[in-house]
Amino acid sequence: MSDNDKLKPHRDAIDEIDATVLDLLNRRAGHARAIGELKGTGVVYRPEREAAVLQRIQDLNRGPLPNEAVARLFREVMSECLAVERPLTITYLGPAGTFTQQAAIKHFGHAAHTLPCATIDECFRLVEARQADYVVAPVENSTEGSVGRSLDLLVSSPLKACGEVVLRIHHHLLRKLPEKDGIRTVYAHAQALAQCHEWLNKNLPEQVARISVSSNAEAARLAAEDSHAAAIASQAAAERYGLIKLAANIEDEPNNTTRFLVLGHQGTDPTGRDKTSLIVSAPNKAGAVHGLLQPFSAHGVSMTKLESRPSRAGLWDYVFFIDIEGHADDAKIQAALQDLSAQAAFMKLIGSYPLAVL
Ligand SMILES: O=C(O)C(=O)C[C@]1(C(=O)O)C=C[C@@H](O)C=C1
Repeated sequence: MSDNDKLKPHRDAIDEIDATVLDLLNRRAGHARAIGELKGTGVVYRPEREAAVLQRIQDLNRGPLPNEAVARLFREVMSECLAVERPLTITYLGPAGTFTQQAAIKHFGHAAHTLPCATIDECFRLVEARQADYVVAPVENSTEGSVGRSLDLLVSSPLKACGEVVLRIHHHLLRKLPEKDGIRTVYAHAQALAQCHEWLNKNLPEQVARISVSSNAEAARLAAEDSHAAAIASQAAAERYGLIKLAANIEDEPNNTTRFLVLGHQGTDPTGRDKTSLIVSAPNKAGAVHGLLQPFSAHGVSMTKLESRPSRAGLWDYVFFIDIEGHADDAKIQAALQDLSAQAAFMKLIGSYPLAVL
């Protein structure tokens, strides 16, 4: 029997299965359309339901596809179903090809329309003015620390957090030509240069100039225009500007991740696997900071993040960005927040949202 003869029964089976999968996908989309009609002009995106769908799919999965793969596939299926209800517009700090765009697509799937903005302020403003549906904003990087502008905007913006995205950051050396010889300049965002410092020292000659630019996508754009240049940038930027990957994953710290918040106008219902973000500031008196933390331990609430930043209101005042496990509707969190509001000079709930599933 020839190889083709051996393949045929499997390919026939795949053809039959594909027809069934297609039919089922369209039936699913039909239900999404009906749900969209019931929602009317209300909010179509339901993060708590999406998290539950993705979690359930992974619990049901018996392989051979890995859980991560089935979750990614169903992420795209839901993205297309949501677009049948109403397509979403998501703002992010541009240009196209940045890690923030990658985070937006990871969270909302490819059917969402991602809209690049020149500043994080503009991303927030468009959503506040309801000219876009959600903003995806970077809040912290595992090696570089917090993103100050995003945190400052969280203090003043009326938007609520309804999701989080955790993105593994991989940097690649990209070029128009398929070899390292003849590179005179490497363009990259300052953070990427810092995160790949050791690799650059070991792998590129000393005389190659390292030039920092406004984003990794801009670095890729410049490298696409100059055959003596290379860029350190993401896979998405490589694809967008048609560059060849000369070296993959060149970051010095292999667990380099960035965390983003998804913000819009809606709150979310509890899923049982949630996180709550809030901002507080302490009154200017001895022991005040201890007083801010005490309600969480008293009510058995786990804190996953505590970050301080100088407040813009007063010279020596600090605001604290706190993440806790659980939803603001949970009884013990309600009790902790009630105690906290009695202690804090200022308190603002940024929102409760499902833990990132993907
Ligand atoms: O269950 C809903 O509310 C839907 O709109 C359906 C659906 C889905 O495709 O499963 C689509 C979008 C929502 O964000 C959540 C889930």
